Amino acid sequence: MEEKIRSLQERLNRYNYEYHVLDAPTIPDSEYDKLLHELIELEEQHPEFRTASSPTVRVGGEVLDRFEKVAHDTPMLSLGNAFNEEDLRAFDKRVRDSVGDVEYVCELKIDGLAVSLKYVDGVFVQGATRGDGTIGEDITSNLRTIKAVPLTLKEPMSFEARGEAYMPKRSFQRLNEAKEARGEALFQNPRNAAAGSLRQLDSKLAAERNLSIFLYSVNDLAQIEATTQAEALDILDDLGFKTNKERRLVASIDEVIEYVEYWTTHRADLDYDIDGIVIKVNDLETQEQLGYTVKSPRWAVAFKFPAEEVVTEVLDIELT
Ligand SMILES: NC(=O)c1c(N)nc(OC2CCCC2)nc1O[C@@H]1CCC[C@@H]1O
Repeated sequence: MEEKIRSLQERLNRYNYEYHVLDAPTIPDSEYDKLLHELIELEEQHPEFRTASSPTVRVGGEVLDRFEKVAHDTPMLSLGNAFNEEDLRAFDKRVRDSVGDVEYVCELKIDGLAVSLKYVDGVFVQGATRGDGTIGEDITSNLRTIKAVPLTLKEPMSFEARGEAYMPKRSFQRLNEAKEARGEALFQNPRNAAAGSLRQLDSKLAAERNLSIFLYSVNDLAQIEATTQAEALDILDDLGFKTNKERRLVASIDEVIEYVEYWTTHRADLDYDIDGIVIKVNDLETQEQLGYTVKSPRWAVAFKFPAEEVVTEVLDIELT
């Protein structure tokens, strides 16, 4: 019986990976749900085989009375901001004056909730919010319900991965429609909805919110022999994490500006909110040479999009 339960656990975890990380499901949802309920039944009968890495944790069930505080091994930093081309060129000049020629990685700045995922010997053991950057809140049981979060890795490695948990726009619309139908207050935007979902003490509620996550860094890069940010992101892919595929490695600030201009006009095509672009010096040793200010790296900057003005209803009246 143990063998049957173990193989079902591995099979369903793989299906989750194919569907929620690769976006390439190999079985229909109905087949997945049937297998999951078969496993839930079997684990009910044999609780000794239920583990924290079993896909049945995705449906939630643990109810906490409060969140414990967690001290991050290394601080979760914030980013300095750039608001226009001039700011970007000033950032580039500071970098080049300090370390000479560099490449940059441009990443979409996901508008969600920054979280850290700790793995020990390839098993997801703890997840926390960024908090004030040094101390966060333990939201492990809620993060386990995010199907894109790998419960186990392909290698028995120990490190902390950082990323942004978010609610896809479609899920946000469906959630607010359901709330409106129940006469409840609506969430203002997907970021608040994601934060609100991850702060639920009952992980069953978090499980219903269809959250996802993009990982963007590992806090112990020596562990994974990456020498650049671009390599670190590819290694996160290889380990089974979901990373954002719109990233681009460029060799000049002109190409950074091109990338920023493209996404300023195409952000509406994405199924998730972004509030800007994160530009990082690619080489990791060069990042260390540039170092940090009190709260953010000197080797990265966040280009912030101008706040979107709300289109008023008057347009519809004129057109009708
Ligand atoms: N929101 C993001 O998509 C994002 C990103 N793609 N990359 C980073 O890199 C970190 C690494 C060192 C400093 C910032 N941070 C991001 O978000 C952070 C979380 C907290 C402040 C920023 O929003």
